[in-house]
Amino acid sequence: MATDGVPGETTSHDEPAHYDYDLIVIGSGPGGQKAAIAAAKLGRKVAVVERRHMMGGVSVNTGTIPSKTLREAVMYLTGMAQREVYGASYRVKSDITMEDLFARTQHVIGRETEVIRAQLLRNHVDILGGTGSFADAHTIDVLDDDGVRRTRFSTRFVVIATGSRPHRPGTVQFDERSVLDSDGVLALEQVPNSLVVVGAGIIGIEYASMFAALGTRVTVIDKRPAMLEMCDPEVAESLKFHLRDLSVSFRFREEVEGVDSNDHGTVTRLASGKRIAADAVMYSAGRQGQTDSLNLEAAGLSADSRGRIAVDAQYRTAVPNVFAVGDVIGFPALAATSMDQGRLAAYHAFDEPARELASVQPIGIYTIPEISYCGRTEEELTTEAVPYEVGVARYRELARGQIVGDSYGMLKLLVHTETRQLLGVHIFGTSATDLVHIGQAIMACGGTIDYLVDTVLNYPTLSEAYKVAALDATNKIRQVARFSS
Ligand SMILES: Cc1cc2nc3c(=O)[nH]c(=O)nc-3n(C[C@H](O)[C@H](O)[C@H](O)COP(=O)(O)OP(=O)(O)OC[C@H]3O[C@@H](n4cnc5c(N)ncnc54)[C@H](O)[C@@H]3O)c2cc1C
Ligand SMILES: NC(=O)c1ccc[n+]([C@@H]2O[C@H](COP(=O)([O-])OP(=O)(O)OC[C@H]3O[C@@H](n4cnc5c(N)ncnc54)[C@H](O)[C@@H]3O)[C@@H](O)[C@H]2O)c1
Repeated sequence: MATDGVPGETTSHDEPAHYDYDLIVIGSGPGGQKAAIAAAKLGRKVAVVERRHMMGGVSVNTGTIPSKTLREAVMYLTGMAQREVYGASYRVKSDITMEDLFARTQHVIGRETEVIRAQLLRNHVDILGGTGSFADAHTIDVLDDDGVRRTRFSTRFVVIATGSRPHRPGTVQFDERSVLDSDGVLALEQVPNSLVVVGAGIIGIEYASMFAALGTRVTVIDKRPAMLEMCDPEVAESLKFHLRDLSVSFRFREEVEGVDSNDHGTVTRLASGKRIAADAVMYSAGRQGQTDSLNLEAAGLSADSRGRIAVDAQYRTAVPNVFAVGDVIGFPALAATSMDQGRLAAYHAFDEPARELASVQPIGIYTIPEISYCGRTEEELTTEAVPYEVGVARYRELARGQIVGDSYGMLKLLVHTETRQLLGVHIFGTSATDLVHIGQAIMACGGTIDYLVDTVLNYPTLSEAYKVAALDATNKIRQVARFSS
């Protein structure tokens, strides 16, 4: 039974029957939710510890869901996606406020939170409101949200799914008004006229593209030589062209030294001596695992300098009954992967047979326009001396591309010239994050582009891009063969 915590109290953990729970999950983000439900489906007694205002985790409250809903609102209200059809001045609303944008975000967050709560409850998962910490590897203290009452629960297994928060450099004074991180953006009162984005990773570029679409003059600063370095360079270049067209400026190979702010606005100081004035600054310079409140030492665990916990291939930490999943274990730190890690951690804990995740995993970057890819890049294939051909389809040559008004989109297939196996898919443009799954499925099954050539696809669709690109690659491979004979 749950007891009020008594410092120094010891509990016998030899008999599983003595535990309050089979599994306590700390954190209700994608990783925690799926771990809890997977264990509940195995008939285990499960509880999730979460703070009152954070049901659904970073994903639902400050990360994936709000940012993607904001993007949808930006796309709709600015009329961005329809401008090729109705003209460059087309707008659904001319003076878009943060209130307009957040109305939709709050609605979606509210609904998502309720869905998650209902899913947990109907699977008989207890929700323990508050902050969880270890008393020992089998004992979790939950401090309620008012910071008053501490309740102690024993458990056979623990899954740590406490996620991450924005990394804040010590040299910068965040004022939650004009010097912000990606959480703070969601509390902006006005659409800024100008914005400095520090960090050209996924978060930085997603928000840069949203504010640029709203008419904000955006400057992106990064110490690296390019943005989104993990992407196909042609795709990244296409996005950069688009962003430049929306008046985004880029300062690469530049390090931010500090930010000054007053009632008029902000000045970002670069190590090179440059000064950039803007209404607001958003830091998106990486994330930090949320492990400081966990009292990991009591369980015999520790985190690295970025708050991350080391796990093995089964998501088991150095302490055998404690697992960790999601952002708190580091790369790839996506909602998409965290969910499956949670499910698998629960299966491994309870010795349920489980298959490893398929190795081909997609990346979706919700910039405007969006990017998605899976499999290998041209650079990787070149380095490994794998013979490959490129097949390209341009949306402007697809009937559906014309219909939706997307003349810039493209889909690129990387194909092994000898086996004709699909090795990589790189997409830029409308519905890229959905379309990528077709290529992912073919790759996961070891499929060749002949499948795409020989298959009838719906018309007119954007999926047709796969067939066009497959034919393009086939033509090139045939031409090399003909010219070589
Ligand atoms: C702006 C932004 C956009 C993103 N967009 C995408 C995207 O489009 N696609 C994608 O796949 N991923 C995206 N991500 C990443 C995604 O949100 C994370 O990978 C995902 O949320 C990680 O899930 P998690 O299970 O680790 O937990 P999180 O979602 O990080 O949640 C962890 C939870 O643990 C709770 N917690 C922490 N400590 C304790 C404690 N001691 N006691 C109790 N509870 C605690 C926190 O309150 C929090 O609710 C985005 C992230 C950000 C910031
Ligand atoms: N669509 C998606 O799937 C999605 C969306 C958003 C976030 N995420 C997840 O969130 C994670 C974190 O994203 P992020 O963009 O914050 O981090 P990141 O680590 O990917 O990028 C941070 C960037 O900031 C730069 N930087 C750091 N300090 C700097 C300084 N002082 N001056 C100039 N540049 C500096 C770094 O060089 C780096 O390029 C991602 O890796 C991803 O896993 C995913």
